[in-house]
Amino acid sequence: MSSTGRIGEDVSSQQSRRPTRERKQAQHFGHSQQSEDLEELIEAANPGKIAPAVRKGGKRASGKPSLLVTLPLPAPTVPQAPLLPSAPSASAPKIKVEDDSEAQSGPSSLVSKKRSAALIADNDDSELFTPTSSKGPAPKKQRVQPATRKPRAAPRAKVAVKSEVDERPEPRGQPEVWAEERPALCEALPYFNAWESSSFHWGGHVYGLLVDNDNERGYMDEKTVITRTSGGVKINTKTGKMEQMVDQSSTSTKFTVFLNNKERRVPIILIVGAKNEHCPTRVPHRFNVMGLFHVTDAWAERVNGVTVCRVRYEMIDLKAPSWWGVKGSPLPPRKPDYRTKVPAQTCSACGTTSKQRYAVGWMCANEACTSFSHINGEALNKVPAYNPVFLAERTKWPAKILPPMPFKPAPPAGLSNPEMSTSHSAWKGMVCQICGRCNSRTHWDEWKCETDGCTYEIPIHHTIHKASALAPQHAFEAEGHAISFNKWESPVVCKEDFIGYWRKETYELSPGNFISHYHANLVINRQPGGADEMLEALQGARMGMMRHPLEHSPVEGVSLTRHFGTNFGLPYNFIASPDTQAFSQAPAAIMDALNRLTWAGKDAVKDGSYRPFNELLCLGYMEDQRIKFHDDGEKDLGPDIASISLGGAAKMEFRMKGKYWIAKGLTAQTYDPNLPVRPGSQAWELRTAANELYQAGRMDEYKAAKAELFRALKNDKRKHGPSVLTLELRHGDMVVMHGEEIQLVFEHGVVPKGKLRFGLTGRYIKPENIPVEEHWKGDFTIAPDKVYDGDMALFKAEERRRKEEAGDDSDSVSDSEADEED
Ligand SMILES: O=C(O)CCC(=O)C(=O)O
Ligand SMILES: [Fe+2]
Repeated sequence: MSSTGRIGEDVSSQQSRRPTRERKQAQHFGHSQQSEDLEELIEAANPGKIAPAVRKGGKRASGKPSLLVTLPLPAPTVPQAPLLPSAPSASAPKIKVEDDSEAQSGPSSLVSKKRSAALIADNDDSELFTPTSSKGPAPKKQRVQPATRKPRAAPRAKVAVKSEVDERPEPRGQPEVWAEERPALCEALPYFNAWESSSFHWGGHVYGLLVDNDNERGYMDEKTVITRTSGGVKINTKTGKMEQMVDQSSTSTKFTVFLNNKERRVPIILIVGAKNEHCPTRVPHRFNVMGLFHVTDAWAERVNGVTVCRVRYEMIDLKAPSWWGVKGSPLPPRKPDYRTKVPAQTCSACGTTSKQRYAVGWMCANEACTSFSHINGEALNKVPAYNPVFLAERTKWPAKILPPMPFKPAPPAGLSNPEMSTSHSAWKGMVCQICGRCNSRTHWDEWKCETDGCTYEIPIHHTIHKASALAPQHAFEAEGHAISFNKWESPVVCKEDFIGYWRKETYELSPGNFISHYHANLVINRQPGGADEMLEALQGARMGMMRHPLEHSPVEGVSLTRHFGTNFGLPYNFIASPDTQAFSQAPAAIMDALNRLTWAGKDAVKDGSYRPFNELLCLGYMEDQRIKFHDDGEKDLGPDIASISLGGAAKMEFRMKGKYWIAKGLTAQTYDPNLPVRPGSQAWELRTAANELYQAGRMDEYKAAKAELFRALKNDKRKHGPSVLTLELRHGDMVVMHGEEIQLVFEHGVVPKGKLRFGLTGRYIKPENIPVEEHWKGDFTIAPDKVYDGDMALFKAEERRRKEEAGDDSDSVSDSEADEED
């Protein structure tokens, strides 16, 4: 068993493997950062620029309306590119050397600073190790990075260490596994799925531990590491430093998990971060896997009145040199000395035996004892130096106990297996088998190592699944009208309609602001250009879908969306033009979707405000991917948005944003029963009832109702509204959102089920803010006989046939035609 990395490799060759593949930036993903604040909506589009979207023919024999959507804008001047992912920029990433102060003021540290406050309140400890976060309020909807190009991964020099120049000696070798980005580290290493804290523990054991910022009292040499456990660190207002301010507890699971590892012989994989000051050498990457260790000791001590729990780890392989050892220093002895042990002493006060861990003398490690953390009768006021014998102790790991997992995970097996191509393991991350880098899966169509010059690649074989294979629950799909499984809460009201084969449900969330859900059925889906065909075509298309970097990463480094996406049509904002593919370059399935979405948009929005969609976002979700609560209320978007679901089923939820939901600033003393109450906001029904009693002059009842209202408010700690509408989306279903409040006041999220789903969303982007030379991208024409009619012609023909079969020839006009005439 080897726990070390490559030894003696030329460091300069490693450093030259700098990442150049850059993250693509800035596509519109419809997830505005702060759309609540975007009330300053820009002027409505200039209608003169848009041709009459719909030229509805007279009633023809087929009953089909005709639709011609054309943006009469300049002809393409940009050469048409093939339908492939846009080429990565050739420019090398800028190398930025950061010192501590820069790291503090950079955007990610701003995030981490904000979030660490929340963490401290939660008694989380992650701030000590890495500027991570995340127990604060749920992240607002994210939008992807703006167009400014950013290196895909931070090169070595970007790491913030104490001084600009790390003067520590060179290491003997290089880690076998490493990462430059925290998200890639967490996604690629099953033993370190710890986005928010320094250790990954599950089922009562620790699997991986990041030793990064633990600078105050840690220790590290080639075979031994000592860290404190997590929790209790806060900013000391006197020194301005992050310090242990709150007692840690030796009965907390944060400590006892390490004892479990020790007792049950479960190894731990240690990762050293570039911010660790105890590592004897300069580490080559931001995160560097050290290897397999075991817990040899764990104890509590009290220093300066604060209790801290500490853990000592020893490398399992004591004989092989470790990569982080000082280059040229003596190698570890081939025969470790397992005999020399630090002396232990029994406390005369409590009878507990403790080791002499510190050079200055022995102390009792029993927290309940009066001599706890006293050396020669004196309480510890600073951490003394460790006893060298204690540091040099060697503990034999029984050769017969094999570590449960390798520290270098194998590539995900079986991606060519139809069941695997979109499974969780196909996107969760991988370790390059050549250079050892941890990579996220960024591209739908390829999976390559991101290190410059590295050729490692995992072949992708997209298996084409039929809808029935993706969502067995489609058993509920019908030849006739589909059954709805949606749920909604007051004050949302639902109106039902049947349009040909479609079941249409319209939910009004607030006056004039609604969601229409068009439930497809098997007949609709199997038509040419319908959902079945679209689903299969999209699985085979190479559209350059990728996971985009989030503008505000919740952890250090670049976080990616938990879905893949690409867009077509009009580019949004400052998108580099190759990033948006023109409709004229789009696969037929994209145009089929746009055709259907246009029909739904027109059907749902009948007040004349509907504008034909000129942009389409295609999101692909593999197993366990989703889009969190967000809104689509970017200022350059029109208020109508329509989406079509393909493949696996999904749950789409709508809820009121905290800002509108929380009944802020209400006190029993200052309560004003005359203020209007927003229906659906916190305790709105109780407020309305109390206010009505007040208006009716029934003061005793009003007082009682008010008391009940404030009791309810006191007990309600939620930070946003509950789901007021849950749509159960199935293959072929369409959803139209209409009205600015749907985006301004509400937010939505989608959780797909199963292994593969596509969500295609049509939007109207106000063209006046898009450079005129880009307008052709949103231009499309649908031949009149191809314009989607909601499958009405088919439905009517079927209706006639049914009537004829039933011998009902009394009326040649079908029911649906008669309905239309009504
Ligand atoms: O996947 C979907 O159906 C919708 C995705 C969405 O909400 C968005 O793109 O903004
Ligand atoms: Fe959305």
